[in-house]
Amino acid sequence: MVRYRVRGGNALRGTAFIQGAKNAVLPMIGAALLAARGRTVLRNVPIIEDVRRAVELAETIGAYVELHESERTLVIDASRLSSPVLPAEIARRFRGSVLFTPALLHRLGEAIVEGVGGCNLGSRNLDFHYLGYKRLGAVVDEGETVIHVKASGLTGATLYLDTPSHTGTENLIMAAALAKGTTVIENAALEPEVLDVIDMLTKMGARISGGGTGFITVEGVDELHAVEHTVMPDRLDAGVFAMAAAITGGELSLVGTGLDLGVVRYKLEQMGVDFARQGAVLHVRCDRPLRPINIITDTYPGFATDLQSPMMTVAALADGTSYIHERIFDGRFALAGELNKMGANVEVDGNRAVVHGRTPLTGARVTAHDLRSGIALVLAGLAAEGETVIESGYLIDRGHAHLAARMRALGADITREISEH
Ligand SMILES: CC(=O)N[C@H]1[C@@H](OP(=O)(O)OP(=O)(O)OC[C@H]2O[C@@H](n3ccc(=O)[nH]c3=O)[C@H](O)[C@@H]2O)O[C@H](CO)[C@@H](O)[C@@H]1O
Ligand SMILES: C=C(OP(=O)(O)O)C(=O)O
Repeated sequence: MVRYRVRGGNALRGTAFIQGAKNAVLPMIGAALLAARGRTVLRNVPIIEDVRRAVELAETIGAYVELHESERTLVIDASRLSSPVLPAEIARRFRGSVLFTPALLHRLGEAIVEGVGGCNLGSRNLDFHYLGYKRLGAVVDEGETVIHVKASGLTGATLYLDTPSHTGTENLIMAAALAKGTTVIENAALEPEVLDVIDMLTKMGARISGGGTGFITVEGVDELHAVEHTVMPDRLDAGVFAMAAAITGGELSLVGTGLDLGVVRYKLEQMGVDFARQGAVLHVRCDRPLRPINIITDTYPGFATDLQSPMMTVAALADGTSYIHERIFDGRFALAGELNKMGANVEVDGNRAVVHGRTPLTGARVTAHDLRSGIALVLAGLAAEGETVIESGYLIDRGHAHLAARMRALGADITREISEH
């Protein structure tokens, strides 16, 4: 059992080192498994639990993997994949397990998916993935718990996603990369992480065009080769550190090459937070009361649903009433009840929340229901009076590397504890 203990009141100051992106490295591990020869090297790998699970899963199917934690480097040799089974005990612990299917299909002709995990956010269908595989020529047998996908070779086709699914787009690009002929994916995801994965696949020899336009064309090739690639910075981790500066009246320099916070920056600026770009460093500070805000989550370039929870904490600390409309996931408001235990006043009605700020927050024992509600509670703890204990801290570790150490280096009073219960 992992828990975080936070004593609030300290302003965060200094240089925050932003990790590599969770939502880019996981598909990249899946992409590395497409290379039948050689060793892939991934740099700037975030040392998070999801990466550890991905390493375990890759080893289970026969890949040779070295995770060099202090160098934040992964070395993957997928030349001898031996098992098509993604076993439930690992695959159910993270969402990224779904990204191993294309490699298994191409390399072993089948993938047996015993489960897919990830944050518990309401319905999280995979129908676009499986419909896409079918259109490319695979046979998909969807059992009660196990999904069996088989293909003796995929053929390009025109695919359409009802909504621009992030992992759906990545999976279908990977499936199309080694298919015969041309695939067009319409209504494809635009997220920067998807573009980073396309960059890596292109280096590997894939022929992909249209990334970032919503219409992706993939010309299948016969093989992909192992490459070295540096994972882009994690804009969600960066957003959290910017918010930590905002709510504690602090001042941080965010270091992470090419970091672009997009709409999150503009929303925080509307709330009164100052940003200044100094070359590759993004400077953030806040020395005035926060103003309330309206947020509507959307796919990129809209406001990322993954930062909606941390933003709810920021809104609880703003002077006035903020409105949040969650449009991506139907179960992402479990945070409200936990924040209310700390003294917040958040009302939820379906997929809308009204946050009545500013209410002073007081330390309490609270529970992370998913990764982002967990980090939102850490933020609340930083701004609360007294001590906040956040249970189910493993969920935070799924997506943030060395969180307590990185925040302590900036002046926060935060510890990570492990206990039997
Ligand atoms: C590992 C990873 O990259 N996770 C991210 C990815 O999750 P993930 O890729 O799972 O999210 P999707 O973009 O696929 O899902 C978005 C919405 O589409 C729906 N949908 C999706 C696929 C499908 O086949 N059918 C369907 O109905 C989902 O139920 C959800 O309502 O994007 C989410 C939305 O930006 C982020 O919160 C996650 O952090
Ligand atoms: C929803 C998230 O992740 P996953 O898709 O890995 O569950 C998240 O990172 O907030």
